[in-house]
Amino acid sequence: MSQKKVLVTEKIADVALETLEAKGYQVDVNLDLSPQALAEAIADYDALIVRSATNVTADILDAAQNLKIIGRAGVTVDNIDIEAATERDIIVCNAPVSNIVTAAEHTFALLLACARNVCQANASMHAGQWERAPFTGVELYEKTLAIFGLGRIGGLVAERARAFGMNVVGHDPYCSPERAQALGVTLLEDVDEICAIADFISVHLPLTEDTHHMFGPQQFAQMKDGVIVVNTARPGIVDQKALADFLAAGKVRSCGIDVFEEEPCTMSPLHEFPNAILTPHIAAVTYEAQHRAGAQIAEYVWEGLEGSIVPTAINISPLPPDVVDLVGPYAPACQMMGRILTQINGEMPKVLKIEACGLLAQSDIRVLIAGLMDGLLSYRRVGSITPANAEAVAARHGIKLDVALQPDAEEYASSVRAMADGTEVAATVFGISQAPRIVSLMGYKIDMVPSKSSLLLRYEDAPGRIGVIGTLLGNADVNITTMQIGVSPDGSALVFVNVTGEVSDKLLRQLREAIPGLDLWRLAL
Ligand SMILES: NC(=O)c1ccc[n+]([C@@H]2O[C@H](COP(=O)([O-])OP(=O)(O)OC[C@H]3O[C@@H](n4cnc5c(N)ncnc54)[C@H](O)[C@@H]3O)[C@@H](O)[C@H]2O)c1
Ligand SMILES: O=C(O)CC[C@@H](O)C(=O)O
Repeated sequence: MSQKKVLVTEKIADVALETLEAKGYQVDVNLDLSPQALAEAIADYDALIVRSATNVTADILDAAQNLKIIGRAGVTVDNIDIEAATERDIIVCNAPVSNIVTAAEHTFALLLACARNVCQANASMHAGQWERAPFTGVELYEKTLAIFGLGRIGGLVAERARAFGMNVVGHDPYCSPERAQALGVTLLEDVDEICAIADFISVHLPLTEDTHHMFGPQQFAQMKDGVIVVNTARPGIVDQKALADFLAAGKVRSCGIDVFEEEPCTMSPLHEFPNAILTPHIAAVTYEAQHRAGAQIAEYVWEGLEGSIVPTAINISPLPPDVVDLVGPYAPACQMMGRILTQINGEMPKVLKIEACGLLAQSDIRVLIAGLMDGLLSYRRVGSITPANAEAVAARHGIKLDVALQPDAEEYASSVRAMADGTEVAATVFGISQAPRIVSLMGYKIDMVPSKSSLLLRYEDAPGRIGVIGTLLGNADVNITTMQIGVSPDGSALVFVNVTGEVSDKLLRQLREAIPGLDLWRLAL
């Protein structure tokens, strides 16, 4: 089979390039391609990875004869013609939670910079001056912040605003009263009414026909004198010309703007105002967010190219975004569990029991079933397994699915447990990176992030056994990177060891000879 080729047209984290190269793909980074040059180059490629500056139009897609997937290393896909991609069976996927914390924090950087004249005071100091009174600011404490769009980023901004002691009101017709209550936000329907009561306004909306110029002269006229307006969402939602007029009139105290109608943007109606704090679309630009976006998009592009489920596919997925957000990160955990089960059991199970625990129990879990099936079948590649066809694929392989929803996930917000003909494994995802970790295996409680190569040992527990394992692995030049031991009341122990170095058949023989009654598995994950 010929080597698959991935074209990257914008700067993304090295981890993405390294991950894709390690999968055996040819990865070409070609920055600043003109639309014509991109159309000429794209024909050869199986995958395209972009950020926000590459316009992937229908014309480009017409030239993309081999393209199977477009990965957006970030959130918004408004630079990609999704309809044209869908017509051509090209998956479009993104990394929807990779930069949300970063964007929420940048929003606060702007809110605070506006409130406290940070940039103007800094410029004055750099000009050799020492002035204080002109930079008298305002507090956030006990002020009203109006958040437009209470989605992923708007929600994080609300939580942070509450920590500043702000009174938070929000406008989002699609936000449930329960979510608003959990965020401590009072929902208000009337945009003009909110404009009239807000000391600070922060915009976290998508740009749509409804939101285009949602803040124009009429809304600015309603606003309180001295209002601060921040937009880190999309250009065009706030009418820049109207904003400039109301800054000039002194109605708007200050504004923080990260997004511009023409990007790159070196001149705009706002540039002349020192109290317009302008940043060059960097709300998503931190090392952490870039790393996350790169790592996640590389995984998703790989999954797409190998015909696996792409949990964040935007166009070719039957799942709504809130389900993808909640359940999507568990797809890799389920794939890992499936691979573990198939390697322990050595054959396809007759019955696969799946238990979705905690928050997952309230969601559509077809993506979990697809992940498990994908892992189970990973050693006999069977084409695309998607949330839509996973149950049919299971039936085709003679696997009876038994799905249970368990609202209590014990100490985790959510976890997934799978049982393949009696062999049990459970996993959760951890931290903002949402890395999968095994929390139970074959009935033993453990807490393990598996690596590529691992050993699993089960034996009658006795003093000195760990020492024997360590010595034999060390003698064979196999390095232990992590080790977890689970013990059972019946006196047996399960040891999960992540290793680097070659685990030879000879080493496995030596372990079996040294530990009586040892059950031993070599896992490649
Ligand atoms: N500046 C940057 O670098 C950067 C980084 C990340 C995201 N963004 C942008 O930030 C915005 C928010 O991103 P997100 O991930 O939170 O998106 P999201 O989809 O999670 O949230 C958007 C929210 O807006 C609401 N909404 C839609 N139409 C509305 C309307 N007419 N009135 C009121 N509410 C409406 C939706 O119900 C949703 O809750 C997006 O525009 C995204 O493109 C910018
Ligand atoms: O790639 C970027 O930095 C832009 C990110 C941002 O606009 C997004 O929507 O994710």
